Amino acid sequence: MNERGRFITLEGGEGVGKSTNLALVADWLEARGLEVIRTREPGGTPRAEAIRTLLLDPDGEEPLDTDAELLLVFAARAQHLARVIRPALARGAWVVCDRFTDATFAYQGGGRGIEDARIAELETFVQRGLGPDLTLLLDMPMAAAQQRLEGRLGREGGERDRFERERASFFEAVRRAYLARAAAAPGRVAVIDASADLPSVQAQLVRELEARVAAWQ
Ligand SMILES: Nc1ncnc2c1ncn2[C@@H]1O[C@H](COP(=O)(O)OP(=O)(O)O)[C@@H](O)[C@H]1O
Ligand SMILES: Cc1cn([C@H]2C[C@H](O)[C@@H](COP(=O)(O)OP(=O)(O)O)O2)c(=O)[nH]c1=O
Repeated sequence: MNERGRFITLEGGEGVGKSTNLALVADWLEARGLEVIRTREPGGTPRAEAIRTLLLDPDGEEPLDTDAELLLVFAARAQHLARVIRPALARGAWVVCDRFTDATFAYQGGGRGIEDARIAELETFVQRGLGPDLTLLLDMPMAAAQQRLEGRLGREGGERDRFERERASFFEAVRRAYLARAAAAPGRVAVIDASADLPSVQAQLVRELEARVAAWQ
């Protein structure tokens, strides 16, 4: 096996099935004898999870400035990279992460309207050349994903977070930005039709894993 582990991310809008399918991807890799770290962004360490809380808390008296939001996302990422992702990859473990910097281009870029070049500067500063080897982008129309999300909120309870309260136009812009990222990096990003039933989505994911992982070994 190679000296450094591989870095796999799951991406997509709210309610497309990232958390559900992260388990499948990680289990599939573990069944091949690999050490797998399952993690998420924003978060993945106690301090980065504290930043996540700041990011997701609904706006009260003081709305969160968009540049402050962007910097908080990257502050959490710097901590996560330093404490979890870089050490894991260095010892040969594989990292499977629910969202990473494509989400920043989609939400802070597409959703909030921050220019890609400004995000890319922070990406270079924080990541120093490290990025995902494979990104599985779960894509589906926004309205159907919203219905799934409402189903989850109905079953599990809980309030909508600061992002989940955004308008439909915000989520349309997020989806467009994700698809543009995928089109610009087809070798890294595999687009999965997430609107299908769970067995079909999982069959697509396994096909991608089989093709990619075999090519790496
Ligand atoms: N392919 C699917 N078909 C139907 N429902 C799904 C599918 N994938 C996930 N779900 C359900 O949709 C909801 C949102 O999925 P989740 O994995 O929490 O999404 P995300 O992490 O992307 O927000 C959950 O209730 C989950 O059980
Ligand atoms: C990683 C990341 C997440 N986010 C947002 C997207 C999500 O709304 C939120 C929390 O992510 P997550 O819990 O994955 O959302 P969900 O399970 O509801 O799909 O953080 C950004 O805005 N920028 C980022 O770089």
